[in-house]
Amino acid sequence: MTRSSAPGKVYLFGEHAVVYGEPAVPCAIERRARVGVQRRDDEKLRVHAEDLSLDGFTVEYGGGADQQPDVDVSESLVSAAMGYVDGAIEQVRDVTGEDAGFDVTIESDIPLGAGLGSSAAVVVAAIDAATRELGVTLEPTEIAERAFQTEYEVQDGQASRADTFCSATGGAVRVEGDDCRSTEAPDLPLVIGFDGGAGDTGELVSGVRSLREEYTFASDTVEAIGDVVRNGEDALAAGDFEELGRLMNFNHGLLSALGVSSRSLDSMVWAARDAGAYGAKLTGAGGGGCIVALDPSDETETALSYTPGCEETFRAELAEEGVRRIE
Ligand SMILES: Nc1ncnc2c1ncn2[C@@H]1O[C@H](COP(=O)(O)OP(=O)(O)O)[C@@H](O)[C@H]1O
Ligand SMILES: C[C@@](O)(CCOP(=O)(O)O)CC(=O)O
Ligand SMILES: [Mg+2]
Repeated sequence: MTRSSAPGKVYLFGEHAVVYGEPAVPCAIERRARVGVQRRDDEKLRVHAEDLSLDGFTVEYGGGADQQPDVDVSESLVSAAMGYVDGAIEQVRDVTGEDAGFDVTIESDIPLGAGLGSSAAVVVAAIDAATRELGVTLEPTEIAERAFQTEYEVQDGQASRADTFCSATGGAVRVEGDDCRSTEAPDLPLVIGFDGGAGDTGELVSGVRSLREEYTFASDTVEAIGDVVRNGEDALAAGDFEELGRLMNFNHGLLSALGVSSRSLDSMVWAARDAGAYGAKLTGAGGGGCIVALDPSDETETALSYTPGCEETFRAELAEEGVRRIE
């Protein structure tokens, strides 16, 4: 059995707009997905995903449209579950040239579909573990590129390189189109609020795409997010938390205008601001899930713990390290 882990992330700035070539700055956090991979004697793929539903489930199937898995959970849950892992294994077969089968076990500290990049972390860790299981070691940047291809396919051609590059390399990163690089970040006092829900990344990205096609002011909004990000980069380099917070607030407003916030995300954002956070915004695709706030004091966490609609709040530490092997 070969095991790897990879971190989730928050977006300081730039989600959604990054899909259309604007820059974004995500930041890896110490919440990880761990994937264990064991080669099989046949070409089947068997996936055990503890966290996918309350009880977890195991599916075994041969792959291909005619061989649907025989399990007692809804088909949409299974296809959502299998899409990313299937795609990751396809990439591994492509790199190694071997039609290998695997037993895959996934455990994760990252809530699903909540904007903390669980999909990217699972795909990155799976590609690393499965290639190493076959004796091939890839550089983090190649894992990032392969993981991006997987997200791109599963999300119907609508994905940026931001999540997968950030998860593979760790730290804070800057992504603009296919230009992906690490960037310096001070120690950021990040507080997360989680509403216990999830958003559908593909649907939310499609919604923004339609708005952009319909209204010039919606495509202007996407460009305005790019301007916020460029200002945010200067604030990050200067370690100016007040300016970072102000820009995070602005970024949230623009995302809200694009229709990807929700009542609970807005409540958590306002609770954080009222508690004295420098700033707060939703992170990731939105629709439900998580917000990220900047607050070195305990006030935001305390306020969020009393906010209706907030199910969990925690401090997020920057993950310096991206994908890594588990001995
Ligand atoms: N622990 C896990 N086990 C299996 N699949 C997972 C796990 N965590 C995430 N995934 C996959 O990632 C998908 C969620 O990704 P996405 O909608 O992009 O949200 P996010 O990346 O913000 O968490 C899930 O539907 C599932 O396919
Ligand atoms: C909305 C988007 O910018 C980020 C999605 O992040 P997440 O999967 O919700 O963590 C999409 C993308 O960049 O591929
Ligand atoms: Mg995702």
